[in-house]
Amino acid sequence: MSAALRFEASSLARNFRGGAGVHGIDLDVAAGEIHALVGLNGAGKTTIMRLLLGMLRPDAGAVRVCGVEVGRADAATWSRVGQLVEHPLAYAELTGRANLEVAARLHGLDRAQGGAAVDRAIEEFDLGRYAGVRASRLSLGNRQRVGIAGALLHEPEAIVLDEPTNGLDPAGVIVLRESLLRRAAAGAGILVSSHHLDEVARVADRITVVNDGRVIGSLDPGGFDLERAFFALVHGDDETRRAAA
Ligand SMILES: Nc1ncnc2c1ncn2[C@@H]1O[C@H](COP(=O)(O)OP(=O)(O)OP(=O)(O)O)[C@@H](O)[C@H]1O
Repeated sequence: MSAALRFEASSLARNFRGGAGVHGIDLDVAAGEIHALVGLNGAGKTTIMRLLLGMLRPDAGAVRVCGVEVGRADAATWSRVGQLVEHPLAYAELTGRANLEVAARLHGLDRAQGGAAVDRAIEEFDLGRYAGVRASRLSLGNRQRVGIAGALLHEPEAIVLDEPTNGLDPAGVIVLRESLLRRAAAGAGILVSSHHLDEVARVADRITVVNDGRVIGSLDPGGFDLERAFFALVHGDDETRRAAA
């Protein structure tokens, strides 16, 4: 396996009761790229991300994180990973800054490194006005900014963000976009899911389409009318499965 792959999944499967799940997932995220996952609600994006991060055990297949088999990844490997899947990290009773300080410690930074990283994160995500506000009093979007800032403040090389634009205002979307582009340019490998095809097209090097628990194709980020191309893939896949049933 190439050392330049931040995540590598092969033949991944996870079945849930009731028939849902993901199957036959081959996916990688290279150093320096932004790889987007798109799909309808329930397609399997979050499940794939949780499998890549070792938050769910696969029924079949293998995952490597920064070249290390996910089940063997130790604290040093996880300190190279930044992720926000589902709820933003935010202890309701702590201020925005205190939440970021907790995140820094959890990522293995010492007090001095952590303090500097928290200052940078507050500036990068324009959280200065909210740093002293308790998370419980923050708006949804500012809580999301704190969550993203906490996930990224240790400058991880391998990043997974599940619908990070959720709740963000247009300024927040731009801050996030610039942050991701800067990190990819510095060598991070980033997997990001989104429902916003226009935004995805602005940042992604590769766009993978997931439908009904499988990877069904890819979209060209520079292509014309991504929405039409997306629905053509999804509807085509639905038809094929219906015909085979
Ligand atoms: N722990 C679980 N137990 C049972 N079913 C689950 C579990 N987690 C996910 N599923 C099911 O697996 C399928 C894929 O869900 P997943 O959350 O991965 O989709 P998604 O693409 O992230 O959707 P969305 O865009 O709505 O966030 C869905 O049918 C979901 O209901």
